[in-house]
Amino acid sequence: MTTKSALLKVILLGDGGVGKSSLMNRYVTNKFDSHLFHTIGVEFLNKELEVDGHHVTLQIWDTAGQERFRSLRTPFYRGSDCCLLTFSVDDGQSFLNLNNWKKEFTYYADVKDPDNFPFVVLGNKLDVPERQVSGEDVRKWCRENGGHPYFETSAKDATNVASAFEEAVRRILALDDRADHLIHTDTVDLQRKTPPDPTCC
Ligand SMILES: Nc1nc2c(ncn2[C@@H]2O[C@H](COP(=O)(O)OP(=O)(O)OP(=O)(O)O)[C@@H](O)[C@H]2O)c(=O)[nH]1
Ligand SMILES: [Mg+2]
Repeated sequence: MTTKSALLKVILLGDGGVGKSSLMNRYVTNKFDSHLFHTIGVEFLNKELEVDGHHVTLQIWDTAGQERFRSLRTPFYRGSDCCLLTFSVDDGQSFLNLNNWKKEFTYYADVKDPDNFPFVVLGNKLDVPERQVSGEDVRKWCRENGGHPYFETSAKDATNVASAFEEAVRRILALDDRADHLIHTDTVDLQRKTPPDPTCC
């Protein structure tokens, strides 16, 4: 178990109105506003939590989904540890646009290894009865686009919101473990006795 609290940056992306700000507010303040204004640019909130014995500070960046705010949000993608690709299950177009969101993130965050970057997909507004996107279609998209985990959420009634953010942390920690492993297996042994190099001064 680690005692140091790591700062992890996760970023919410997706079309305007799918519920990114509502998800962040539900998770951090446990409140829901049915008349929220569109976000302009970006905002962030911190939340401390413990996942599988790891204490972390999650820094959640909420971005403006409307196209006209593109240049205000993209400079904040760099340094993200996980990207939450968000759509609304009652808005088919917002699901189709996940491809564009993934591309935009990968480009502006300058992701070096997109195949191994942790993306988590959120289908929000599960409480709305008029559904346009089937869970099956989303799971298929997730399988075909890198095996991303998928959560159906409702910021309104708090369904699955905490689980989704916790999964983001798990994905980041799993990557960190792999990186630690690589570092440990690729270190220089300073104790090793090697004969002095005769050509060296
Ligand atoms: N029924 C229902 N409404 C929701 C839910 N989440 C958000 N909403 C409503 O949908 C509207 C848009 O939500 P926001 O959280 O502002 O959406 P956003 O993705 O942040 O939008 P931008 O800031 O423009 O990118 C608001 O009126 C919310 O109250 C949900 O889970 N269920
Ligand atoms: Mg918003």
